[in-house]
Amino acid sequence: MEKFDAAARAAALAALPEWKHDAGRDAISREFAFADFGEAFAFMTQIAIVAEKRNHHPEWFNVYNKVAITLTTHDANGLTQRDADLAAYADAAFARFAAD
Ligand SMILES: C[C@H](O)[C@H](O)[C@H]1CNC2=NC(N)=NC(=O)C2=N1
Repeated sequence: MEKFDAAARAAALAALPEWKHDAGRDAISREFAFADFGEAFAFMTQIAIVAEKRNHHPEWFNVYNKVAITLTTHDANGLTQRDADLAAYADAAFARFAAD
């Protein structure tokens, strides 16, 4: 999979306003906060299942109710559609917790 060119990256980032772009790594990151550890871990479980299914895995950190996710495509050395898709999935999963 090829990494985004500048135009494709700009379009992808525009659709992911909550995510910060690290130009150095060509990666995107977002922090999520939940009601408690149980919800944070449930969220991570949902992401883990999809990540394994898609063979595209996050770099993440969790402490108590916080989850920090960084996405980039190691094989492409930068951002690809896989990262944008997994970020969108994470945003939708997070929104389901907030709706509860
Ligand atoms: C061997 C395995 O298919 C590859 O290492 C996959 C696994 N998960 C991955 N995850 C991410 N984020 N980037 C990759 O390039 C990648 N490659």
